[in-house]
Amino acid sequence: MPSSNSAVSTHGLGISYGDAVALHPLTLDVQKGEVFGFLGHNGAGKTTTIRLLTTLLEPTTGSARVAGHDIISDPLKVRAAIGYLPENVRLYDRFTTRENLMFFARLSGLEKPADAVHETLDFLNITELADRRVGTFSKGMRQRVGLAQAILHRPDVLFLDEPTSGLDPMGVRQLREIIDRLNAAGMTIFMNTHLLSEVARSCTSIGVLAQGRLVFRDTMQVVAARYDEHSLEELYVGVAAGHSEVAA
Ligand SMILES: Nc1ncnc2c1ncn2[C@@H]1O[C@H](COP(=O)(O)OP(=O)(O)OP(=O)(O)O)[C@@H](O)[C@H]1O
Repeated sequence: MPSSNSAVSTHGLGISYGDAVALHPLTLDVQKGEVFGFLGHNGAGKTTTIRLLTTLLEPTTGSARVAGHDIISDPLKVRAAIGYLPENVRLYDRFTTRENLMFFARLSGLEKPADAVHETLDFLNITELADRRVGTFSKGMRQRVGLAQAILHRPDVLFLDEPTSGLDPMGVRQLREIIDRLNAAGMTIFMNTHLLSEVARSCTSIGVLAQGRLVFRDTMQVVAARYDEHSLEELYVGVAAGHSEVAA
């Protein structure tokens, strides 16, 4: 049920490309302060959902509110209140980390861009990357700079699309710690993933999308009480493949 405590609420939100339905009408509520894990196989519609919620795509049906603002009538307010880390971070390779971040800080109209950049680099523990060109960076380093860019303006809701894909185990662990700290600082996190291990460790609630439909939704508390790690995997594989009757 949408409420004033909702960080994300969608009502029949959907999109089609011609006859192909990428997202069937989705009704979903994510409360403020949650770390929500959106699970699904490749092509399930997770990125499409994030792109709708971040106003990068327009829905063909339904509506949604993000951080209290309507994605269709108030897209600029939505953008000001959210951060988005896409799966493949786009940065200016010939610029240093600091130059990239200063560019985005100015673009988003921050009052004290240099302070915001300094504090964010410090928060993410990447001050040593500040004056290096990002074109030489590994996937994990680029991910950190992308995350810095996404949180420069201290958004209320942070969208992460497959944030650990391509990271080594240390990178995965560091990212998980950062997610915990951001959440502890009050940020709601909406995270796409196909990794069960990721949701089990970080998330307070999960949803499973299969072929563009939400087929499961519950809190991690309920999930953990009802399913052990092994059966959770079975549940996920079952619902994601559309073989289970488990309903949202
Ligand atoms: N511009 C487009 N035109 C036509 N079909 C599209 C378009 N964008 C996405 N789709 C289709 O919508 C469906 C959902 O894609 P989406 O990228 O959201 O899935 P996903 O769950 O994020 O998968 P992945 O984990 O592989 O990124 C897919 O079948 C995809 O082919």
